[in-house]
Amino acid sequence: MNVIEIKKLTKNYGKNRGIQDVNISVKEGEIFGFIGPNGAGKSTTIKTILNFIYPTSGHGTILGMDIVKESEKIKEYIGYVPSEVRYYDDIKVKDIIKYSQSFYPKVNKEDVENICNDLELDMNKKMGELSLGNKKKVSIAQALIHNPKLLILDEPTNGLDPLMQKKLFNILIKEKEKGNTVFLSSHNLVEVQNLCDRVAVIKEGKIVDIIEIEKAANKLTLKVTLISSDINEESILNLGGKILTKEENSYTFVYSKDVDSLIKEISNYKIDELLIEKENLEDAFLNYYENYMEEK
Ligand SMILES: Nc1ncnc2c1ncn2[C@@H]1O[C@H](COP(=O)(O)OP(=O)(O)OP(=O)(O)O)[C@@H](O)[C@H]1O
Repeated sequence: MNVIEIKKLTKNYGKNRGIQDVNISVKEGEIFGFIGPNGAGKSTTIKTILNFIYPTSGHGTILGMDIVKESEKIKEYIGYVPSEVRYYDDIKVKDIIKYSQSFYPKVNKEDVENICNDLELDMNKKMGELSLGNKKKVSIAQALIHNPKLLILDEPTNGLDPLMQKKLFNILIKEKEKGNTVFLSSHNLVEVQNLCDRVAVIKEGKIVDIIEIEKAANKLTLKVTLISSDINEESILNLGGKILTKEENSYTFVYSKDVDSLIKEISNYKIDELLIEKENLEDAFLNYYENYMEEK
């Protein structure tokens, strides 16, 4: 059974586009990423599967339970971090944590303390005194309190400093090791590449691709930058390169054969500088977007 299974989920905001025919399956124990440009429909998808807003059509299940009819029951098993966190200013951090804890009588107090310590929460501060990042940390702690089977995080690293981001990644990896499942929306392609098993790309309300990170990483081609007055665009195209940028005598291009063939092919030219890198997934993700736009 998939932890999240949504089929043809559609949400229209009146005449405005929300999401259309979104299909996503997330397996148990997976860290599943959800990326796409601003306004693509990530938060709408998340809010619909959490039943904060009703779908226009389509349906879905979380842990086998219907996202609309059994939404209350589902909440027992999930932790959610919204993209924007809002709290009453006068409440202290410790009172928020106590309040969250009160919904789950079975939680182990020591575990809660560990979560708060891990995230370095300042328990005696009032929420109004906290920065955005520190508020976000409280929200992450709240989501983790009851050891949820599924964590749904909407841009969780937004506002967190690099050390805290790293800490959060470690927490998510530990969740995965425990067999829990993570659904993570993000704009940070590097974070997604490092953490996720699979990633869905959404654009203009529709899923345009689902990428398996390991497979995609194996398929990455070379990214070559060279400076040479002896070479021109045509010679690069003849080598089988696809030019990304060109500036005077400097060319950056992707090359789909191996390093050895590249060296042999360019050995006839006088080269001043040469940098050969493996294309990273961030470039590949961006490529996906561009290809999609070209096809449209
Ligand atoms: N309450 C609303 N009323 C009308 N339109 C809305 C509403 N909420 C979202 N939309 C529209 O739905 C589309 C998807 O928005 P959504 O917030 O889901 O995108 P997102 O992918 O989460 O974007 P971001 O990365 O900027 O957070 C956008 O075109 C947006 O304008």
